Amino acid sequence: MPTTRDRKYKRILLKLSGEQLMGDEGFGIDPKVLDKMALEIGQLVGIGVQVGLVIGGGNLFRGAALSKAGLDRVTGDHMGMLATVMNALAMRDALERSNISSSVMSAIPMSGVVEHYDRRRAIRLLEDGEVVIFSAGTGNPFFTTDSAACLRGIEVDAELVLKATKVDGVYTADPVKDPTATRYERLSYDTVLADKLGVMDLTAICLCQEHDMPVRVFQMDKPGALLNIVVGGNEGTLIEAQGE
Ligand SMILES: Nc1ncnc2c1ncn2[C@@H]1O[C@H](COP(=O)(O)OP(=O)(O)O)[C@@H](O)[C@H]1O
Ligand SMILES: O=c1ccn([C@@H]2O[C@H](COP(=O)(O)OP(=O)(O)O)[C@@H](O)[C@H]2O)c(=O)[nH]1
Repeated sequence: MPTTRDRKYKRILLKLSGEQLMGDEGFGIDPKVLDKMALEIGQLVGIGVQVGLVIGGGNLFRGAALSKAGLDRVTGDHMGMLATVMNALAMRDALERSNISSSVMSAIPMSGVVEHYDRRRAIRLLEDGEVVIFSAGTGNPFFTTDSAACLRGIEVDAELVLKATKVDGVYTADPVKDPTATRYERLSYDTVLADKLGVMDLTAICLCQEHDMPVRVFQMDKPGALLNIVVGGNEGTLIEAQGE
């Protein structure tokens, strides 16, 4: 088992998609999945990694999908952001049940439910070893939680943004649709943008490029992958300035 001495990163920002929380269910939250994730996050905390967390809302609502069904887009995005707060509350509950201290902050003020996002306080909590869950995305419609993850990662001086997905990295094309697609080990922001590689939204990639924030895309379902990354393992794909 790795120890503090094996740790490569001191502070990371982990992005989980909402769909990951629903497990085999078609909608909502599967408590078994939450417990499994809490266990994996606890392993990072155990070796002294400071963990910021952004969770999506796609298991509940997505603004774009609601808009297709006839709802006003901005209203749909507000619903999507509120969905991320629900997921954050469920994750905090799972973390606390595993005796991992955690706090939820929201980009949208929600007095009495969660505290409002405050960068300096978030950094203090991270330094104290608490997992800080940043919810309600960026607080603005027309953005995604990928962008929120990169934004918060940059703001709190994380060394790496980790994007957990269903696939095990970035491919030359969507591997779900194109079985001949091949996986990159390392990749530049420029290539992701030029080839419009859809694993992460391009606004998020632009933000990371501008602030030199590396992103590692990896498969959350792979046992031990998360821990392996924070000790310097080569999981999935690393997106940075000097990629392929
Ligand atoms: N070039 C690509 N490389 C890897 N995955 C890609 C690529 N293009 C599209 N994808 C898709 O992007 C998805 C990203 O996963 P995720 O962010 O978890 O989904 P969501 O869009 O629901 O948040 C993957 O499920 C994958 O099918
Ligand atoms: O800054 C943000 C982040 C999210 N959302 C809304 O919240 C939904 C859920 O987030 P996302 O789709 O990123 O979740 P994921 O796909 O990661 O589960 C989005 O579809 C948007 O409607 C938003 O409006 N602004």
